[in-house]
Amino acid sequence: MVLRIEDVHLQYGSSVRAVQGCSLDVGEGELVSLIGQNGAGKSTLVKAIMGEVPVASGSITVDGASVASKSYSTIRAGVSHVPESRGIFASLTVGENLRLGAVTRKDKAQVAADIERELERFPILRTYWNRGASLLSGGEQQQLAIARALLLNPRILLLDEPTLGLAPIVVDLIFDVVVALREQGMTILLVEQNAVRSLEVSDRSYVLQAPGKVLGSGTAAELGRMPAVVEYLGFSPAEVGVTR
Ligand SMILES: Nc1ncnc2c1ncn2[C@@H]1O[C@H](COP(=O)(O)OP(=O)(O)OP(=O)(O)O)[C@@H](O)[C@H]1O
Repeated sequence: MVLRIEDVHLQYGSSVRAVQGCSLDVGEGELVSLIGQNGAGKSTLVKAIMGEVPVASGSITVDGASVASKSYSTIRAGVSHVPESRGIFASLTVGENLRLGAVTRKDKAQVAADIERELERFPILRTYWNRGASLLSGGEQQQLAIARALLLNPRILLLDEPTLGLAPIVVDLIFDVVVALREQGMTILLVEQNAVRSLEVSDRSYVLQAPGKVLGSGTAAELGRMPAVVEYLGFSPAEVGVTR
């Protein structure tokens, strides 16, 4: 397993126990989604992977090495995170944001080719290369954020609600990119509220229920046959191809 989360407990201060005993794995080249309602604990778990929330108990490892509570060790382990807030530099241009995405890389000679690869993937970023990032639409900013994360050639890509609030056509584009990345062998953890779409594209999914407990996990077909999961997520099993 590339990413392994074992019996993790996370809390804010002494009273808010946001995640109580969550375990999940992401294997090499797998696209795994983490889905659940508002407040289930998804973002808290992502923050813990990124070392932004301390792990009260349990373990988080990347390639067997603990990354918990130290954001530099997560980044060094090759986790590239696209936060829900996108984290781009609004006052810089698209081109400056992309160059900055690769600033920590040592193989400088390869960076221009990789930026070109991202401009092929997201043509709108070439069109708006010199435009200030703050002037981009939400969907364009999300494309910039993903392109920037990919410039680190990550071991694992962590996407936190990448389609939230975006127009349907952009949602389609983002899902197409995620599927294409997975086909190219990228290991991906996708946090999403769009349950049916996530189930459709993922190899496996984990359904998280407050306070950060796994209600069920498996393929779309397996989850579609779990009544508690279907009721919690509020979808029809037929939507994920389960007919009986
Ligand atoms: N900074 C914080 N301080 C205290 N409690 C918090 C904080 N952030 C989140 N929580 C609480 O932790 C619980 C889990 O929240 P979290 O944001 O992880 O859920 P989520 O599944 O990501 O939801 P959403 O889809 O709305 O982002 C919630 O009860 C929330 O109120």
